[in-house]
Amino acid sequence: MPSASMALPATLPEPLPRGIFRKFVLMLCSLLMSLYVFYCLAEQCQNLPGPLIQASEQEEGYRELDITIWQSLEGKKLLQKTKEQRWGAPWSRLFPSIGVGTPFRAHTGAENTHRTPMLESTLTPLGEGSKNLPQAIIIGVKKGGTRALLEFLRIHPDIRAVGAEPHFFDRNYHKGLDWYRDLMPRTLDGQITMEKTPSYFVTKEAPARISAMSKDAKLIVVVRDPVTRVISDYTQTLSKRPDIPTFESLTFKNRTTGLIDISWSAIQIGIYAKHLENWLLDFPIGQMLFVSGERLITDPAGELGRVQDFLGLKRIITDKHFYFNKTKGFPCLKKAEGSSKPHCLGKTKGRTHPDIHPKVVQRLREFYRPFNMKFYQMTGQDFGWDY
Ligand SMILES: Nc1ncnc2c1ncn2[C@@H]1O[C@H](COP(=O)(O)OS(=O)(=O)O)[C@@H](OP(=O)(O)O)[C@H]1O
Repeated sequence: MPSASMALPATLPEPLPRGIFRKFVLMLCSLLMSLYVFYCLAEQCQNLPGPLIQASEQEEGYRELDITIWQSLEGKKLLQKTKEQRWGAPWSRLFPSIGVGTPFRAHTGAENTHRTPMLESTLTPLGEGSKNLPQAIIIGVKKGGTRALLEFLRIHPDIRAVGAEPHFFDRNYHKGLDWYRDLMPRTLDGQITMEKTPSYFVTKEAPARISAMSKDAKLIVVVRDPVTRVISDYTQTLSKRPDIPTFESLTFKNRTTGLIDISWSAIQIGIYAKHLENWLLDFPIGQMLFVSGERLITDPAGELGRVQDFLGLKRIITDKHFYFNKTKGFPCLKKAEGSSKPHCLGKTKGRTHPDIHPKVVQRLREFYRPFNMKFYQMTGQDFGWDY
């Protein structure tokens, strides 16, 4: 009769030989790695650098130069290859639930991310939808709150927007409409293509150029108290070039008489009525919407409601999308588009302004008052900057 110890090997599995065990662990690791890669793609490679990093002036993580470089230097070929690698057919096959028209993009606008904004226009799986010239443009004003407006609008499923500022109607017009169209994200029927370039508002040629592209283009201007705006503008320049003259010395032509130096472009930008006159030569006022930069901070949902109405869209963006971030001191998105995480704008938005002597501020208020009055009259809106 066989003993109990002899019966054991027949019933218990033998331990795996070491070699096989190692192979198994290796296979498991590579499987986990592949899963991680796909997970990373799904999370839009938030921490990975974009394929092209060029030192340039940066606005909220978007680099204008990136566009220029992508479009030149075989950029198109490179971009196409990257598109295919990152977002091509395998992606849509593996994740069919990311449906056509589901907004999905790589960049949420956080300044301290380093992804290349151009990829933004490529995230709809290739071949789905088409690239169109924008039907609506945020044309200004610099430091008005244009980035906040665009980032908030992007959570609307019927809006697709290019993240970087194309500067087509000012600096890049010579590149032609095909170049411009190619920058745009793909859209499906019913979706609106948008872009923002705040310098258009003060570009003499911009109204006629935009009108030549489309007489029906809808134009959005985010305006902010011109006094705060000029200080914000100065703060931005100071952050890049700490050796610039003081705010006071740039503001005044003659400090004793209080004569304002209107040759300083930062002062000129705030003369909204003058710039608006130029736009009204090519567009009816009804085709323009003036968003209050101040209310965009105190009541983002209210301003976004007006913008959605103006664009003929369902009011999908409401106050449930925002929360006030006490640390940032600004409203932020509860969920950025294509992400489940809260999202505030980066640190170039909402900078601390230097202290400006109250008398200088007062003098600037006096200077802008008549222009503001004219602007209120032209737009039929009192923005409350004059008190
Ligand atoms: N939600 C939210 N978060 C952060 N910042 C906000 C927000 N809403 C409006 N703002 C204001 O936007 C100002 C920057 O305006 P722009 O985006 O138009 O600037 S730029 O012209 O594109 O450089 C920026 O100006 P500064 O405060 O001077 O930095 C902000 O006051």
